Amino acid sequence: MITVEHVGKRRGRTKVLSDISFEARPGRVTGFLGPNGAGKSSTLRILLGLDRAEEGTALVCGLPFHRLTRPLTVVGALLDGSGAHRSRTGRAHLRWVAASNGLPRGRVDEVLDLVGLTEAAGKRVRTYSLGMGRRLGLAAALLGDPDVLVLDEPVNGLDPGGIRWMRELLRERAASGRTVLLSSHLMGELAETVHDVVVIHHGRIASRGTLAEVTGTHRTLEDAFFALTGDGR
Ligand SMILES: Nc1ncnc2c1ncn2[C@@H]1O[C@H](COP(=O)(O)OP(=O)(O)OP(=O)(O)O)[C@@H](O)[C@H]1O
Repeated sequence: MITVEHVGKRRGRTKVLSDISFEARPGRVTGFLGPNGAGKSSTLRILLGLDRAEEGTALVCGLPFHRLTRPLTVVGALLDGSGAHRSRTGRAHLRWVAASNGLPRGRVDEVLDLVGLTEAAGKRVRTYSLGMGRRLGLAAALLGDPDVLVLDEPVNGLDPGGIRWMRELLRERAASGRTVLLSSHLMGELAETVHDVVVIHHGRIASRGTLAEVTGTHRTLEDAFFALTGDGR
């Protein structure tokens, strides 16, 4: 469960987030949608303890991130890139992440298999394609088999097969009772994947609800998005 309540944040003199409130619930995939600069990454960074909110609270399973004792077992996150040192192999990176959270080494090969990187596990991360980097980042997020997944643009760099694979994986996580929150610019793809949608625009919540509620009377989620944000260039 993710609970964000009345979060506000300034950068310099600019208010980048105002009164951001939404939930992402267990058993559901929630999509976080907004144009460039709307405040998606800023919100996710606060949720993941990488930045501080000046107002409000952002909780994962009832606790702020910094109060989680073994964070990887509660929330797995995929932000920009894989987070791995480029001269390390994929497997060495995951072993290091596992050790930092007291997770068993054997879990590394399980997640490598889960994300389809077994064959590339012994190669240095600098040789990975963009899509392989996303898979490695996802493997790290899955190491602790967490109840919550938070993913910023997870299909970025994936080919059509990879996008379908990611969609199925996220839906399966939700079907097993986990909470999944993902941001994406690809609205057609998002509409295929999510149960619930939160739309953010100029640092404020523009709409939130089930996919059907947010789509409303519009033909598609994309049409609803452009009507909400006026961003139909
Ligand atoms: N480190 C920073 N310093 C100053 N301003 C920032 C910083 N990071 C983000 N901002 C500003 O905060 C606002 C929200 O940015 P944020 O990255 O959260 O948006 P986003 O919705 O994730 O956008 P995108 O889809 O382009 O990644 C923008 O106006 C951006 O310019």
